[in-house]
Amino acid sequence: QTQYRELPDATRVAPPIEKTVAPGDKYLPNIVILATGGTIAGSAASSTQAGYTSGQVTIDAMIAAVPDAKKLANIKGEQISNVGSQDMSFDIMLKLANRINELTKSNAADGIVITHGTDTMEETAYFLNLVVKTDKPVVLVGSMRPSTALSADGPLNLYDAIAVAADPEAKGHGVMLVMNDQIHSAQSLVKVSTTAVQTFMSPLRGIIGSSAYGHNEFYRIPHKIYGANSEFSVEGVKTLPRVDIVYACVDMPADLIDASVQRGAKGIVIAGVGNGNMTKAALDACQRAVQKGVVVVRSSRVATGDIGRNVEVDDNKIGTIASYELNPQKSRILLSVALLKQRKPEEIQKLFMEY
Ligand SMILES: NC(=O)C[C@H](N)C(=O)O
Repeated sequence: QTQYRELPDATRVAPPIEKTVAPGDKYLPNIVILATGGTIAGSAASSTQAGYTSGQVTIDAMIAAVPDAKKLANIKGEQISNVGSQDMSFDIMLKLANRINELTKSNAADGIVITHGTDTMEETAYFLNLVVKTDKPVVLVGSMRPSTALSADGPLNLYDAIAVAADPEAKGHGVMLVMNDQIHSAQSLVKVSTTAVQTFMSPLRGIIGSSAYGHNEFYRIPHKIYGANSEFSVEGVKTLPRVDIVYACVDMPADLIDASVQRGAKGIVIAGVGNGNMTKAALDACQRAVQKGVVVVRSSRVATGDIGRNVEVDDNKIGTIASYELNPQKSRILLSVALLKQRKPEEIQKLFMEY
């Protein structure tokens, strides 16, 4: 069953944080920034060139670039990695999840900010939404322009992310992304532009709030299961099972699906055309994969819309699972985490409807 939770007061507007807590106030929240790299930590040789390298600047330098954030919280930085998020790995993601769980269990952190590249932010955000065991705010932030750029967007994004993580009203919203004045839920956000500052959208569900210069408003609680209510755990987990994504297209080579099975994938996500469709040959290959015990999820290469069960494909006959709201990259994350435990296909299908 999908769980719904009520906003304590849906009409409430959070007061600007800097007016409610003074610098040095003993109630100033403790915010830990876990830095992983990305363009927000990127640098270029000049302020106007398009080319740059992600993951160059340290967390201490990034914190120094937003001195006013000290009025919002006691801030500590930890460098988890310093990579462009194209190089994000399950290894770093597991390290991040375990560190968040450790920090939020105690008073060491009232909220967490994670600096991260935007390319794979969807995946890390959604992964953490499944496996982080806290109601405290966990906020991802990135930028589209490197730290050295003219009109760099990183410092204000970081300031707003700290303001959201420090806001008691942010509790219980699961993992969030704060960029360009908007607060997104990890479940609904997608990256939609390769270069524009306004790169994140939540096309199916809408944003969950806004944050501008530390003034936060929360519109709604995300509708799915996450955080302390999630049944998933990565405690003691060293790696995740292999799940491949196969991209569907006109006249697609169906043997890519067989190859994936031969290579030992435990799950396959099809980035289908339309409502998770694919050629007859590919459907036959999916059926062969299912018969060998591989879990096959039908998602879509289309940017928005549900992928429902038995719409054009007979999932009951082929044994496939419909991804509902999850795009291929998020479906892969949910399936990888789900496959940490023995689960029946119908149980996995239910997870795709609930998470
Ligand atoms: N805007 C960015 O952060 C892109 C960069 N390639 C990254 O994901 O690290």
